[in-house]
Amino acid sequence: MGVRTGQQFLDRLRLRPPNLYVDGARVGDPTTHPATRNIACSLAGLYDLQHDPRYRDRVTFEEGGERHAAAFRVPRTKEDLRWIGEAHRVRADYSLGTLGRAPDYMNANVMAAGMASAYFDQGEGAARHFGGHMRRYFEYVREHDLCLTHALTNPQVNRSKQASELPDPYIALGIVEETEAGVIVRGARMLATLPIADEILIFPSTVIKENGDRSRYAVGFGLPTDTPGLSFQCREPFDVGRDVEDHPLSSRFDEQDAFVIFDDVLVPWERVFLMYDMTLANQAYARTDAVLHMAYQVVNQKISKTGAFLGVAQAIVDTVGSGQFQHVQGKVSEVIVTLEIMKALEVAAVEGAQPNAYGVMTPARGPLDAARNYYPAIYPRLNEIIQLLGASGIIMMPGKADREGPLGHFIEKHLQATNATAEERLKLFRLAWDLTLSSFGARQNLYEKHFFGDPIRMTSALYEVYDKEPYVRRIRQFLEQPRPVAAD
Ligand SMILES: Cc1cc2nc3c(=O)[nH]c(=O)nc-3n(C[C@H](O)[C@H](O)[C@H](O)COP(=O)(O)OP(=O)(O)OC[C@H]3O[C@@H](n4cnc5c(N)ncnc54)[C@H](O)[C@@H]3O)c2cc1C
Repeated sequence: MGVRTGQQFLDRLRLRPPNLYVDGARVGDPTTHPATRNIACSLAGLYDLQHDPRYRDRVTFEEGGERHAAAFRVPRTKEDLRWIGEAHRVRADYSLGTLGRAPDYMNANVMAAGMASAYFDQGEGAARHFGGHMRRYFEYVREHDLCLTHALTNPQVNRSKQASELPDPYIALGIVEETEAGVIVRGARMLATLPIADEILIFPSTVIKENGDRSRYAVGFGLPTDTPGLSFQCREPFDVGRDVEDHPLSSRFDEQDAFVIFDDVLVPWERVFLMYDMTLANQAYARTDAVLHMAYQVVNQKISKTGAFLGVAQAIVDTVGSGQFQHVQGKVSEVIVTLEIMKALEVAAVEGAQPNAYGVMTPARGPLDAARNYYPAIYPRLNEIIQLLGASGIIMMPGKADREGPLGHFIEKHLQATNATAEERLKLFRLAWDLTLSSFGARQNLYEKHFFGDPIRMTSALYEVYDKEPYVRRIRQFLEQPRPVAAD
């Protein structure tokens, strides 16, 4: 198939709907259900971008006579990486960077893992050919241009206990038994953003600590989201059926989040990538470099998103006529600094790239670790800046129906702006609200803090891996240096 169209994505979703539950009821057809139809259409639009002559060569590539989506490209050179980064940004621009689970993110994961298939052939994976499974999975996902969700963490029942110590050993997802057809798994995982995806990847979680070397919780596999026994319990929708003009982001890009229930699900052998081996499971993201290719997609997406913040911030300033105040300039400059830092980290990640053990040109870890620790910390400030610049304008926003109602002429008169009609002004402020303050905006804030893992443990991980020794040595040498003696 190569590169899918939006219609092909929607057709598959209609024919093979995941077992989704919203507000206590099953979603029969996600392409028409109010909670999911708009995000389904938006994703379809992203697939259609791949066929649009204006974007085709920027977001797809040809290899062996077949066209594929950019994220499936195996980078061999720094130039390849730059091209992939640009494609990530173009695709992120489509949603102002608010789609966290645009297909690119997980497709980068599958590309890196597929190329590192030898990693999965270690231990008992060798006899079971897990490496071949991983490699073929990558080829399958690329061939069909699929989008994936994933779920990494165990339910939040008691973080002071290991999964095996909880009241039921299958609160967390674990292996129940092996059969001729495959492996039976039971339990739940948190938190799958975009549950309308075609497939779910259960890549080994990085937090397994049990006694001994083997754990039923060390497991990696990929499954279609419509697999029997697999269910997705969604959160309350933020797309509440309002007009695009009133809810410019939540009416299009509410990708949903769900916790995933595995009720004795059969994973066919050809979809199993890892079993029982805790060490392999805990190191899978790092050793396959999947985490770096995903982080590279993320840094590019955040560049797109920060650019959107800058655009909204400056448009508000122009609209309100506040650009001459120094503190206003300072706040917009803070957004500029964030944008430039993220751009610089992207460039540094490519400049420092090296081919990994599997021949894949892999962006440098240092700048990407910096980006993924920096952005969650700065993001609340970006939100705050929009709110400080917009002030009451971000809440006093009569909607489309109000503008067309009996007080419409007052709205037109009193809510106009220096450079805009009331309609233009309200559209902008509604975007600012949906980006930072609505349920959708608040969820974006939480998402930025957590989607790549607990920010606290991410900083600890950076502390652990970063080579600080040369810097300490330099300080010791400096302290031991004698005072220079002036020449006679
Ligand atoms: C909007 C949103 C979307 C998400 N989408 C996805 C997704 O698509 N796929 C996916 O896999 N995950 C997703 N996540 C989940 C994300 O991976 C987790 O939120 C993150 O890893 C933190 O885990 P947790 O939420 O279980 O928090 P917990 O681990 O329960 O942490 C709760 C609190 O306890 C502290 N804590 C817990 N354990 C420790 C410890 N060992 N050491 C120090 N402090 C500790 C934490 O610092 C935190 O303050 C999403 C999260 C959000 C909010």
